[in-house]
Amino acid sequence: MTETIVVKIGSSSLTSEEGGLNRERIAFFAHELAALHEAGHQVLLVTSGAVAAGFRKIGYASRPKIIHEKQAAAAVGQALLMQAYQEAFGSYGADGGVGVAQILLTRADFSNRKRIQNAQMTIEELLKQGIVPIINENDTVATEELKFSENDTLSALVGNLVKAKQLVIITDMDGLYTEDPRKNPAAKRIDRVGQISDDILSFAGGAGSSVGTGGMRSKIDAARIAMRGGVPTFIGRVVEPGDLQLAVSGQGRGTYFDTSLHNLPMKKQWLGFHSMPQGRIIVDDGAERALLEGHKSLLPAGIRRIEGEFHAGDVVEVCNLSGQTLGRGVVNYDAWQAQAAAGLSSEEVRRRVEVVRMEVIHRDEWVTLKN
Ligand SMILES: Nc1ncnc2c1ncn2[C@@H]1O[C@H](COP(=O)(O)OP(=O)(O)O)[C@@H](O)[C@H]1O
Ligand SMILES: N[C@@H](CCC(=O)OP(=O)(O)O)C(=O)O
Repeated sequence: MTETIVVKIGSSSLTSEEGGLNRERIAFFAHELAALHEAGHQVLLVTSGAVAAGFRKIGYASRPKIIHEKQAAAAVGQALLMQAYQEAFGSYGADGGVGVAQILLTRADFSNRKRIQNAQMTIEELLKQGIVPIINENDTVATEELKFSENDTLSALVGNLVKAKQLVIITDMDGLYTEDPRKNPAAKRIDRVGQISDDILSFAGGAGSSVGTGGMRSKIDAARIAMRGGVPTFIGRVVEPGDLQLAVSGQGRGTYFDTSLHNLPMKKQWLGFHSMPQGRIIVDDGAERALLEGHKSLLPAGIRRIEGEFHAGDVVEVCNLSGQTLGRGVVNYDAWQAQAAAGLSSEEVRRRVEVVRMEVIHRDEWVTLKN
């Protein structure tokens, strides 16, 4: 099976602090991506750099902060960015290089089923035709409240959308350190992360340069989104020819974020990532422990509340009392039955509610999503 790799390159890797594109770096990255493509991977690029590429051209002295100035700079810079990629991908190898396509998305597109399905189908077709889709945020139409602002989150959502084998977030630092190495040179690099704990979050700080925006924190947040979608993530540096291949093969200069969800059987992958939950079941602390630590089935006694109109056989999301998603499962009860049985002991359920099985969700029909 062809494996799909999503690569995200941040502004700090493509542009200089004074603004403007670093064409040498763009050519380098394009050739790294083209080599990956030639090695048989389907490759998608999520690239930043439009604002950084455009602001000097438009006459601003430094990266603008006001939204419509940023949008204007992006409108100028995006064309320059694509032109640079087109040339660079086109010059790869002997026979006309690798074709590229521009896709601009907004956060709102991801919450509209029709629009995101369209994007997905377009991307699939492009990949089938051997084209590398180059994706950025559609800065002109993204409203302030709904802007990604950095592209890390966008790349994670794209990774989940195409069910990528891996998300590679390229930045100017070779991974996550225990503290920003620019502030503390004695900070230590973390090679592998299995779970994004509060400690991991506390290590990550803001942007390191005047062109970068999200810093390490937004990359860790993105890794978390990707991991929840079953997509393992690499955050690190790609500076020498062959580095991208090394990153994909597990020997890159950076931090790997593993997700055991990736190795789930197909049925559970569908359950966890591609199913459409029809409702929510809110459970108490005891049920949370039983599901997550005891790997047990969900019984009526642990249910606090039901939301939505689901039927036996539907997929539902299960949340704890603070609203965090614990996982998803196929429910054996209709919503009204689950409501009637909520909080009751199994004995009481048998007497009062007509149900086929005692487990509201059987552990074989469950996938944990909380990490
Ligand atoms: N714990 C950390 N480990 C590594 N880098 C960190 C950490 N905390 C903050 N950073 C900063 O995050 C920066 C990368 O993010 P950013 O500047 O937004 O780059 P990009 O443009 O690639 O998205 C690094 O240059 C570094 O200074
Ligand atoms: N869409 C914007 C992305 C902004 C940005 O700088 O993102 P990043 O480098 O990922 O922190 C652009 O192309 O300039």
